[in-house]
Amino acid sequence: MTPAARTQAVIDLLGDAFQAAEQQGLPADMLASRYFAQRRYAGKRDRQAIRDLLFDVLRRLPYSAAYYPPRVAMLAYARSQTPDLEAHFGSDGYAPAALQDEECRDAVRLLAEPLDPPGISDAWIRRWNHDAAQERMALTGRAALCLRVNIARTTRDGAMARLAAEGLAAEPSLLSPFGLRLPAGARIESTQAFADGLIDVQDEASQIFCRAAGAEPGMTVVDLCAGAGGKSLGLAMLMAGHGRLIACDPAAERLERLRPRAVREGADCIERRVIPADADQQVAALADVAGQADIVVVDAPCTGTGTWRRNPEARWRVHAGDIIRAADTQAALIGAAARIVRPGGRILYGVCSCCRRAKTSSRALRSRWRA
Ligand SMILES: C[S@@+](CC[C@H](N)C(=O)[O-])C[C@H]1O[C@@H](n2cnc3c(N)ncnc32)[C@H](O)[C@@H]1O
Repeated sequence: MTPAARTQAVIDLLGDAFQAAEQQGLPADMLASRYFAQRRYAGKRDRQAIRDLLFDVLRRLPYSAAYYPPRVAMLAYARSQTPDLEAHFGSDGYAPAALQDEECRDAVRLLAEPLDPPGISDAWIRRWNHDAAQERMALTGRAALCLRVNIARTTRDGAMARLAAEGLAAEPSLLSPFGLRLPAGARIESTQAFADGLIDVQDEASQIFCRAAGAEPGMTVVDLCAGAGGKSLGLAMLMAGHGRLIACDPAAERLERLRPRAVREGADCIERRVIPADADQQVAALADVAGQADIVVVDAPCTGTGTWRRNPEARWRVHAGDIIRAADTQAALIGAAARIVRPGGRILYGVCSCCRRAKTSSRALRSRWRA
């Protein structure tokens, strides 16, 4: 494909991504896979270049881009980030059609619009009032690929050596003692080191979260929002497979995804348990460990605003009301965790959101904890 034809492909996909976000349809990555399945002429390099450009555009465009024609959104991106792209319009047979004056005027208007959805920027500033803009801009870049080394099976140096033998130059991560970093886009799932359960993909922040729990061999740990088990696997590794880790989630299909991952890593101490979404019923479903768990981990459902580097189109799927709904669920989960942990035990709470609900009263939260 010519560079200009790739730009046209990104314009097509932008339109699909905005429509899907409005209708809670497929994520951008799956839309891209579907697009390529219908265009076999797109080679491996074309696909990678189109995906990379699409995701960069989604990271950097103002929120109202979804209300403009995708050609205008692309032009706004070109003007603010990569001016050379503007020359693609009208350049060859597969290129986007030549620009109209009105589109150029609309692109200028779009670039003056705020980056984030209404209500979200305010919540952001409440949370990060010291330097909100800087924190926000950190999410417009591409995330590095972070790996957790399974130290129950190897050392960090051992994993680096195995990856080097497979042609991948990993570096130790800065904060996690069992983390590695690779340039974004490295294909880790096809390595033998991955197949042997020596490494898994996990953000460094999640690794530190697991470490902060203080899980040790022989403990009873409840992961109340285990999902596909990223944190559960990190905790089981720190327990060296000894003890009891109950990975819970109301979404059975997510928990099911933990099963092969646990087998691959040899995490034998993990027990999966589908629980109700209601906090009172959760305590009943965990009656066998209620009041006895050494650690309860609450990796709570949230708006996911902290994941926009990896899921940039999620910006078009979040609404200010979601913060309030998530905060209610989060408070209920902390209440449930307080009834499951043993006296003197530990609750570890985390979210991947940068927003804070307005006027959340710590007194109200404390009274829920006591209940
Ligand atoms: C942030 S994700 C968890 C990610 C997971 N811990 C990991 O490391 O891969 C939040 C999870 O909370 C679950 N969830 C949603 N509502 C819940 C509720 N009321 N009680 C417990 N879990 C809930 C979701 O199904 C989702 O899997």
